[in-house]
Amino acid sequence: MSDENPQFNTWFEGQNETDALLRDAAENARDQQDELSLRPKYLREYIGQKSLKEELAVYLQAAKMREEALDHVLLFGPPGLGKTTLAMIIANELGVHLKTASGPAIEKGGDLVALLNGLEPGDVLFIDEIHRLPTTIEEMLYSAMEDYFIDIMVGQGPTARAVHFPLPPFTLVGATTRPGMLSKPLRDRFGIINSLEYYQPEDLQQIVVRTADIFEAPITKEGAYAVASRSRGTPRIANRLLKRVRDFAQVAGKEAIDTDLVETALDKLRVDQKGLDDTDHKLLNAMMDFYHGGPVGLSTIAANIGEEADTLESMVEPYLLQLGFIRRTPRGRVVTKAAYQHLGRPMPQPKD
Ligand SMILES: Nc1ncnc2c1ncn2[C@@H]1O[C@H](COP(=O)(O)OP(=O)(O)OP(=O)(O)O)[C@@H](O)[C@H]1O
Ligand SMILES: [Mg+2]
Repeated sequence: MSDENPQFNTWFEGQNETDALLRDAAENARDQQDELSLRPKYLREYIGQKSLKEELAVYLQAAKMREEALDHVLLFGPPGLGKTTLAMIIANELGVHLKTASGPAIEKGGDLVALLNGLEPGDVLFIDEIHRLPTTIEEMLYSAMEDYFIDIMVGQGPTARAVHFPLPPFTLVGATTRPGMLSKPLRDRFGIINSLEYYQPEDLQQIVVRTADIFEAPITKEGAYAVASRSRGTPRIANRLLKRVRDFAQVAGKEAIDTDLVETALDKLRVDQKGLDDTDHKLLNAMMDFYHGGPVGLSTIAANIGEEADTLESMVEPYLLQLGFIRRTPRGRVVTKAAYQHLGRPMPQPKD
């Protein structure tokens, strides 16, 4: 439909011409607003992650029955799978306050004291990106987590003295996309450690239907599945793609979002059948074109395609690994046969 619709095409080209920076800023602000309204508030509204949810429900109920603080919780997994959402749900389910902070933002002992000060018994402190906490802060957290106190040094030189801060029992919820970067002593102080997995398309389909409902944007079941199957197993991406598809539907004057529209829109946005975008394609093609499919180090590929190695490792590579499109070997990353097939490229002949 879209290609014959001049109004649609003009709109699409106009989109490309708009100042990208301004658009990004506006979009980020809107995305943040939307995230607030889209986040499920209670465990029963949280879709998928069945075993994690069942486990958590038991711990939450037990903590409530004993009227004790829930044990400290560590959540890890790729971006956008619902770690922050779960932290909020934990506080809601317990009926306690939630304080949130981000690892790199807690720079000094005083920042930590300010955060912990004012916690009431049973409250939840959420620290996002906990692998990026400065070491000194991490060490102060040990006693806070284990024995509910912190000692900090006040003053300097001969007048310096340790001040002892007792804390109420509280729950630390830590989230990280890089569990390997967490020190062992910190990891050991979490009683509940859980990973979030990529979502099955059926679960993402439910999430898309729920989001469409909140946006009052009619969508067919199949249409929701089509969005889900190109969303890299990730709710945040599913919600984002749905928003873009909704724009296409509006401009094309469609009543309901159906599979046809989803496919046309996502093709235009260059999100392929498996949910791979330009960055994934650039990465795979560079590995094939310049390194014979690997093995090649991640930082070499990153430099080659002008991306940060860190971004590739935490945001791009996990899904390609999950799809089985690349493999990690001691000598670097290797592209698999499945990736060649997906891109419709012939496998190279083995080097002699
Ligand atoms: N199980 C779920 N059911 C419904 N919506 C979900 C679910 N999980 C996540 N979402 C939606 O996906 C979005 C991203 O989730 P969230 O911010 O919790 O991810 P995250 O794991 O904290 O990501 P990051 O690592 O980038 O901080 C949220 O807006 C939320 O509405
Ligand atoms: Mg988060």
